[in-house]
Amino acid sequence: MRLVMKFGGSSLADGKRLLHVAEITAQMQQRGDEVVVVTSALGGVTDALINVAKKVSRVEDELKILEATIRLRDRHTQAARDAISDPAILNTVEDLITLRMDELEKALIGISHLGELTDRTLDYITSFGERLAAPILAGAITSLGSEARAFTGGEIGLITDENFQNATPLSFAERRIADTLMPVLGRYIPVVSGFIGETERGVITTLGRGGSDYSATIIGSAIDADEIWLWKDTSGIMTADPKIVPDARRIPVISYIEAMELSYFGAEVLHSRSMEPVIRKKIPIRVKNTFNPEDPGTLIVEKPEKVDEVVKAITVIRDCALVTISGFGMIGVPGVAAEVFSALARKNVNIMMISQGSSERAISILVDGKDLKKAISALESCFPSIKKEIVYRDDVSALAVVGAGMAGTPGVAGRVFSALGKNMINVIMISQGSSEYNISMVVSDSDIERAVRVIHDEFGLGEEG
Ligand SMILES: Nc1ncnc2c1ncn2[C@@H]1O[C@H](COP(=O)(O)OP(=O)(O)O)[C@@H](O)[C@H]1O
Ligand SMILES: N[C@@H](CC(=O)OP(=O)(O)O)C(=O)O
Repeated sequence: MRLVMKFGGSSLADGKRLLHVAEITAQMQQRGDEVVVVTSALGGVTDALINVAKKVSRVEDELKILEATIRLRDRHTQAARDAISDPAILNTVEDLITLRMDELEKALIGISHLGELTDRTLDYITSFGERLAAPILAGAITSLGSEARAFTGGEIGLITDENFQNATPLSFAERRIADTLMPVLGRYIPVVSGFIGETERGVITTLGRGGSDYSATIIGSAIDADEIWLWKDTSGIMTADPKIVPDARRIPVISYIEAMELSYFGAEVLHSRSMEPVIRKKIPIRVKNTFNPEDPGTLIVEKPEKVDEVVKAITVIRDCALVTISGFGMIGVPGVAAEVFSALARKNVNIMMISQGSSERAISILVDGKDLKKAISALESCFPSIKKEIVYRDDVSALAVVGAGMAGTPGVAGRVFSALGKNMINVIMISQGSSEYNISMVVSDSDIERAVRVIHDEFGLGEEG
């Protein structure tokens, strides 16, 4: 079988786990599979890189740079020593770690002196995580006797646009990737740094947080993989985040559309754009548990054989902000919504949910909390001749109830909102697409976890089906 296997940060957190991943990979290749591996950074490294870059861009602090780079160097060196048994291979990998860390240190000192951190620079800094993980994993696999070689996204042909922090592959990228990888399949195991690509001019880009899932599906589509396996720290896609609902159950099979709805709202469990490359070719995706490889996980396909549960899963996005623009002068004025959309688009603010009362007197928009200031300034520029009021709150989360079975089933929304009402949970905003695959709503941060559990219980998602 031709297989792309992506391993996320929690599966690569230390040398022991890296060795476990190397063993899984070597076994697959030794049984005759053509395998391409995609790695994320070691767990927590991307966040650490973002934090230190932002800190030193605000306050010049070479000591902090030194502390951060020493911590990262020690962690990766120790991981390599625990994962790679062959001394010669270990030596080569340690030299590479030293080289990368020197490059990182120089870049952070530059940011600190300039006092500036652009999206392009942040992409370069955050790329170090994956560019350190891949060589260590490749060394561990080779050390087990199955030859593996590390590549960056750019080196295999993952060429993207220049939308730093959220880049999109260019139309010819899949062809480039196929030209690079097809000749080596079965000869050795390519270990590709996920999450990162390169512009046509060779500048490093990133595909957005959680983007290694997307790297895996782009590569899977490029080489016409039989399956793509996303290895995580849970037994597949669950009926809710197990960290919120301890009795959340594994979903055996789910459709691409349901997974897309979940990923857009769940962000964490799957990257929101990762379904796009495989839908066209109908390549099955499996979400597997690295710590329980025998578990079948969740299979994502075009259409599951049967649709049993009405609701498949509940997912949340935290750290949102709700902005409402209102004014009597907006009533009946054509193009009000269009002007709001374009003002936000000009500031590169993504609208997660929108609701407009029939009176058109007010429009409410849900955005990522980090975009709140940009959203407010965009709305202030709208309808200059109309007296308007802009109010906002940044203590809200979004919750989505997802399931193909909801389409055409009357009463689902009623059950959702009466269950919340009975538990004194206030719903601040509601949105349901006409697809009926997703009922989404906004509740306060203080209510979100209770809201998930109440709905999860209402639809009996915790019980064995
Ligand atoms: N519906 C869900 N099913 C499974 N995991 C979920 C779900 N919603 C949120 N999560 C969270 O997503 C995490 C796995 O995603 P992620 O952090 O991307 O793993 P990795 O870093 O290994 O790719 C889980 O630890 C879990 O807390
Ligand atoms: N390391 C990147 C890319 C990624 O996909 O990570 P993970 O597989 O651990 O979610 C991030 O943290 O966004």
